[in-house]
Amino acid sequence: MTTSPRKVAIVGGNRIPFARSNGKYADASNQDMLTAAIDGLASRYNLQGKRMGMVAAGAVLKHARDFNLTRESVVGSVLDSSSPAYDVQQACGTGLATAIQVADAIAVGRIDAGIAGGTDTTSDAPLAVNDDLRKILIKVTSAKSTVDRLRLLGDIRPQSLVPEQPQNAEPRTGLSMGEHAAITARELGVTREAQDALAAASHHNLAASYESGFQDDLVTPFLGVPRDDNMRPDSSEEKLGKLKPVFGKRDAEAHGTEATMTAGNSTPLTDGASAVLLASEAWAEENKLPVRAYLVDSETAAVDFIHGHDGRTPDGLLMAPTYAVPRLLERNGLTLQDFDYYEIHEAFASQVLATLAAWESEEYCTERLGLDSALGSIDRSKLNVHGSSLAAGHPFAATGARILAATAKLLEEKGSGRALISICAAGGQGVTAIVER
Ligand SMILES: CC(=O)SCCNC(=O)CCNC(=O)[C@H](O)C(C)(C)COP(=O)(O)OP(=O)(O)OC[C@H]1O[C@@H](n2cnc3c(N)ncnc32)[C@H](O)[C@@H]1OP(=O)(O)O
Repeated sequence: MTTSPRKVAIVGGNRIPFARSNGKYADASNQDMLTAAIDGLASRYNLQGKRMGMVAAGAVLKHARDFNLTRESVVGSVLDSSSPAYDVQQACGTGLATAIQVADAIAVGRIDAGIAGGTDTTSDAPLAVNDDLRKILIKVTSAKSTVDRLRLLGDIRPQSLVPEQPQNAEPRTGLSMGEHAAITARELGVTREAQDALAAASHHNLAASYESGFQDDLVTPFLGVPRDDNMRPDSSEEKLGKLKPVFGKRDAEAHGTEATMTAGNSTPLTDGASAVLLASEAWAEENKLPVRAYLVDSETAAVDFIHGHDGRTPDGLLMAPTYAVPRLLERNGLTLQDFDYYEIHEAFASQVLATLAAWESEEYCTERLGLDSALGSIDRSKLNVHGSSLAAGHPFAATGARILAATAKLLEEKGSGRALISICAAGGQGVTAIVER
């Protein structure tokens, strides 16, 4: 182990193009996609047959067969199969959370190089048998005789056959993430127009990024898909403005306002996978791999979005990054304005705008975050400059490594600078990081 932390180099990343759910990757499993992302990374950085100190990845939605998903993906990949691997799950923060774990192991000298990433598919979502049927089937598998088995099977009722499917709802509130985001947007005064403008910008920036070749060494085509198929370069505020609201209708009715969140300014359900290679500087040099940027620090926060306390209303479900970032800034002696790029995961346009509005609000920053004053505004021309999840799509656990790899490349192209990454996650969590070059 080293006595002082080592710098953690981001060598580069790879992902498969993201695809809208129930579309091009309908027959691909999490393991297929994660293996493809790792193999693409290996081919780009000559990792074939090499042993990684650690491979950490995960999926938010897992089948029973995915119980050892990352390890199985490594065994199926071109890496040396003696690379240890394990699964991590921190909802939409998974991809960045895995990178932080790999980075920490590199920083303390426990490993020299590792891969972080994630995968998700809502096309191949795990449908489970319901409790009644499961209990019967468990008894059937351990029944001693055919007669016992048949007797137990006779207990199956039509309602036992209704499957349980993953819910896009917070278990403790019953509200979907979109409905939670709509409440926060109303509370912070986020307008429909601002959301549609952000969504259009995401599509335009991502399309320009593909056209300029920026994505060439970040994305490897998979199953004949060359680019993220949710991307719509022809998106305009006018077209987006015509879409009907899908989230927050009940909340708007209750407050006499208009619902503002549509399919166009929300992320679509998406399939995809991504991976990023992290290493010590010495390992990168030995392997003749240039360093794109460094993962400098990270902070994860969680909020109470259920009860509220000290007479305050509950925090917004997706607002934990507003808490994590000031801690990160304070620890690193920085202000919110000290960044060349801001990569804020676009779960919903409203949630990015609510996050920015919160940091601009004196009341939010002093009363909720306990700061002396507002963090202030950011230069919006530095936000998600190559597009983000609204355009690319959001295969939950794959988003973090997508963002980290693109951010490192942005800084490499700039030559030097600093970027802030902020990812909100279900359960009221937020994973944030600073990347520098
Ligand atoms: C921490 C986190 O990250 S939280 C986020 C987690 N993710 C989620 O919660 C996923 C949220 N998303 C969803 O549930 C779904 O994608 C929904 C409900 C928003 C939309 O689902 P669908 O209705 O299937 O969307 P669909 O793709 O059909 O789009 C609806 C319409 O909007 C249109 N549309 C969508 N995007 C655009 C665009 N950029 N420009 C123009 N029109 C658009 C579509 O063409 C479609 O029009 P049509 O009805 O005339 O065909």
